Amino acid sequence: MSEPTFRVAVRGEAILTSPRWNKGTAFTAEERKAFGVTGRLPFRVNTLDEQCDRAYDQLEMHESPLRKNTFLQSMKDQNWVLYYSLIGRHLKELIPIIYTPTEAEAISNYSHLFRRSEGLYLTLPHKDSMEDDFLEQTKNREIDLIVVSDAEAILGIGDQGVGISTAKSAIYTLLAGMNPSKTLSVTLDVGTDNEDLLGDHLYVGWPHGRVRGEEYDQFVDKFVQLVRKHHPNSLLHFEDFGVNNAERLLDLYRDKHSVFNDDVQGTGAVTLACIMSAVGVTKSRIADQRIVIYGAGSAGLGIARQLRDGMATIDGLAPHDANARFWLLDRFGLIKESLGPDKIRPDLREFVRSDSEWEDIPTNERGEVGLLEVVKKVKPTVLIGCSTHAGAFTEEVIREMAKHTERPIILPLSNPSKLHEVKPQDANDWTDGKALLATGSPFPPCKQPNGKEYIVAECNNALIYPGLGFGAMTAKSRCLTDTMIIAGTRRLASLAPALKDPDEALLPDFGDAPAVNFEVAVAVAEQAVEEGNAGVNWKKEEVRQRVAERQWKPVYGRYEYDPNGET
Ligand SMILES: NC(=O)c1ccc[n+]([C@@H]2O[C@H](COP(=O)([O-])OP(=O)(O)OC[C@H]3O[C@@H](n4cnc5c(N)ncnc54)[C@H](O)[C@@H]3O)[C@@H](O)[C@H]2O)c1
Ligand SMILES: O=C(O)C[C@H](O)C(=O)O
Ligand SMILES: [Mg+2]
Repeated sequence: MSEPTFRVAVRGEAILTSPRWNKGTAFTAEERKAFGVTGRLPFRVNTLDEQCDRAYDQLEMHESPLRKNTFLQSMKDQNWVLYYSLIGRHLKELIPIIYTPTEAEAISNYSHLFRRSEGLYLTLPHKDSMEDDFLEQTKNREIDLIVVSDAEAILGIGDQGVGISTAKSAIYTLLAGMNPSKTLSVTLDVGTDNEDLLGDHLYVGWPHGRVRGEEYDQFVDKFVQLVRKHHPNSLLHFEDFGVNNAERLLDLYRDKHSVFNDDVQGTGAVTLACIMSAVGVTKSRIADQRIVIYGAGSAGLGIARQLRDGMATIDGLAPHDANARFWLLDRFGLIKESLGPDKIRPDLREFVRSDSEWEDIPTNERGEVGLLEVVKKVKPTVLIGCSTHAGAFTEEVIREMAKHTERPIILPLSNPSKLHEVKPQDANDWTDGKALLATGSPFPPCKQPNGKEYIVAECNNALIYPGLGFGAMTAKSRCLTDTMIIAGTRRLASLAPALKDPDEALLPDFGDAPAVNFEVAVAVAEQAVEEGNAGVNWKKEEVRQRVAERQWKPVYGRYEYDPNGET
């Protein structure tokens, strides 16, 4: 690959403190002169490889994952090329450091680890100056992707006030090649109901109860309208909103802008791909599955809808018949009619079971039907957890499931790892190695009764969302349609190792996540072209090359000083 040349307007101390342009010891002698930093750097000029070796040695000096996370965060603040190159070279080892599970610890300690601001903080008491604050950071910038979070439901660790959007956008760059200078991470700080944070004098967010209702809606709307006005072609990615807002905001804006909710749509898509792979192993169809979903929040509903749509589009099942293949449980047990509107959100309506089916089934003292009873009656072939309830899939539940199903498909998806509904090794042991497993965070392989190892797939939305977003963005699609998501999902499923060998993992390895997300992006962009949503004039055959050309790579390139160049 030939080295790109950049005309850069930033010089002197400013270029050394710009994470976008800083090369540290890799500035050449001519560049040091041209940018006025000869005296600011030690003599030796390093290659990027040498810098990566040094950075990796320094990283190794930190023992705990959290300290490694902090070290890498500082590196991101200093030098993007070095940060993304280093992680790209040690992807499998370092993704769990910057993403799940370590990010959960980093976010819950955000105020104590805080060193340098990143992205944009829009805080409710400053709502009147929101447009000025927004433009201050974005004017004259081309922005392709905005990741926004109000941090109400961060992974499974709940309300964190300020948090996750920066990790999610870094994953877009690492796994899909999104240009980091064209991404913006936004925190909408509307307060927090987390008492620990409110009582912490070091808490950096707005120390106020979480604002809800009309005032919240107006605040979010003001932000979305700014995005639409100033960056009409950007993709707006919603992350970790609370269960009462995630689906609602998606529905509100999906016809008006290219919006994507990762917890609903990204999780639904990766889980559909995983189930497509699993039914390949069991030689059945998705439409034949009986699916129990434990935890009917954003992820649970997103998964149910995506699998239901998969049954319809892939196997031709009528939507109503497809709905009947699902049993959802939440904190009040099985979602059934008699729970009433207080306990059943309106968006769950299509999956509510009728009481008559459950009349003779034992309940607890509150009349709720628990997971074990549901498993006994339904005899599910698929059991999915997105409840944040660690250990909910007990030995009794798993053994009961395995009694009725030759190869139980079990996906404990709650993150981080400590919140998983069952440890994969336990599920493996309790099913005598028969379970087909995938988890939300990375786990080591299971030891099988026959002495072999079973690789537990990581069913995390990062295996697909970067590609979905990048595909839509490169094709300049006006929206990210359900059909584009299905196209990406099918492409991901087609890459599953289990399709070639049923003893292999249900999804591709995270070490291959960049290649996998590239394939997803190509499929999504092809679909956008085919369905007439693309804003580019590409033939389908040229999509692959065009998507590849637009990927940002962590290489320094040559710099020429130009006062009118890029900043
Ligand atoms: N693997 C992935 O890619 C992925 C993607 C999204 C979410 N998740 C994980 O799934 C979990 C849920 O995320 P979400 O965004 O849906 O959150 P959410 O808050 O929208 O939903 C959680 C749901 O679980 C229910 N719940 C809580 N305790 C329960 C219990 N004891 N029994 C049954 N239900 C219970 C809640 O009432 C809520 O409806 C989190 O741990 C998150 O990290 C994983
Ligand atoms: O962030 C992740 O690891 C996946 C998912 O979006 C989650 O909320 O758990
Ligand atoms: Mg999430």
